[in-house]
Amino acid sequence: METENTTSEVSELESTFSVEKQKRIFKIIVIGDSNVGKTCLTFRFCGGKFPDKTEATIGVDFRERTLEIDTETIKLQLWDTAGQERFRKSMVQHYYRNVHAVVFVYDMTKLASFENMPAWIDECDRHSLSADVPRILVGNKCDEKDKIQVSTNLAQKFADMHCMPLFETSAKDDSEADNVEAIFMTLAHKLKAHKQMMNKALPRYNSTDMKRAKVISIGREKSASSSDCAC
Ligand SMILES: Nc1nc2c(ncn2[C@@H]2O[C@H](COP(=O)(O)OP(=O)(O)OP(=O)(O)O)[C@@H](O)[C@H]2O)c(=O)[nH]1
Ligand SMILES: [Mg+2]
Repeated sequence: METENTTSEVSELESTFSVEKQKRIFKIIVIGDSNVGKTCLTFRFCGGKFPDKTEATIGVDFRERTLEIDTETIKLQLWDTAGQERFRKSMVQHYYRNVHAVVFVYDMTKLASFENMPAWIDECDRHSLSADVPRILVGNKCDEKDKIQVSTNLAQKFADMHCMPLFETSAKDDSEADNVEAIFMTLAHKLKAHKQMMNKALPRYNSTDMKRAKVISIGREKSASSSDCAC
């Protein structure tokens, strides 16, 4: 028998459910050598500016941005991973779990960071992501025009060999901000167009389950609600 307050809680649960139901969350991991600019790129896209100072990422940093694409609200959850081996070793399987897209980043002014790309791709392959998880290759720091060590031609050949689109950009140069935006927006459109509902935020109940869920959750009222963290 539902009393007055349970009805309002039920409708609250319903509204939360219905809001969450529309917002798909996509996990995008950003991978590459230390110092290539992964933190700055994610900061530029999510925060709209170049961070004054960054430190080496330890483990992983999360940055999110909610987007409106063709009337659907989706959330991109960027996992800014550590490039330094000592700061990432116990985290790697968390990086790749339930990932929806992978962004590989190298520093255009550091040939070694590009030459390490096969190792990063191997790491990704070892986590047997399904073939339909999009991967893109990003050359960062194109603003350092007189220090470029990786030519577009060389990078394009590598990208073609691995069936990835190549983007060359700069997290630092404000005039490149639209390009950084375009990189992640291209990915967002691709993920959104993806047929399967990949949302991890909430399981999909049908209406009868919902009713049962309502009664059960009200009955247990104090039970801690499980977080819908996608990790
Ligand atoms: N010139 C230039 N410098 C950049 C750019 N992006 C990042 N940097 C600089 O490169 C250095 C490293 O940037 P981060 O974003 O911290 O590098 P990271 O890949 O996150 O490094 P880890 O966290 O150690 O993996 C910092 O000094 C940044 O200011 C860029 O587009 N152009
Ligand atoms: Mg970092």
